[in-house]
Amino acid sequence: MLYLVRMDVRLPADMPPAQAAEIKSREKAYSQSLQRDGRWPHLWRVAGEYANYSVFDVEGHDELHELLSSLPLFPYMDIDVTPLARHPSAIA
Ligand SMILES: O=C(O)CC1=CCC(=O)O1
Repeated sequence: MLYLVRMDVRLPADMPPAQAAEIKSREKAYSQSLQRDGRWPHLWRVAGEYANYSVFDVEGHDELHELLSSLPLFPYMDIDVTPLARHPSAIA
């Protein structure tokens, strides 16, 4: 199943920069492993915001929840999930 996911990152203003950098580094490594194995085919920055739109290609709700809740930034993100179904007019 495909899911469109918006993630808004809200790190606490008082988080020490070294801690923020360490979490972001782990987030990058984890997201790139999922991109490489094909489960995170799109990752786009929302221009002008600390947010992204992503597309996940996973078995279903349970796998998506497992992946999202394992993100190092998960405790610091607002996440909005939209399940995608095929559009009848789509040619691809
Ligand atoms: O920077 C973000 O939008 C949060 C994030 C998701 C994957 C990643 O590497 O950073």
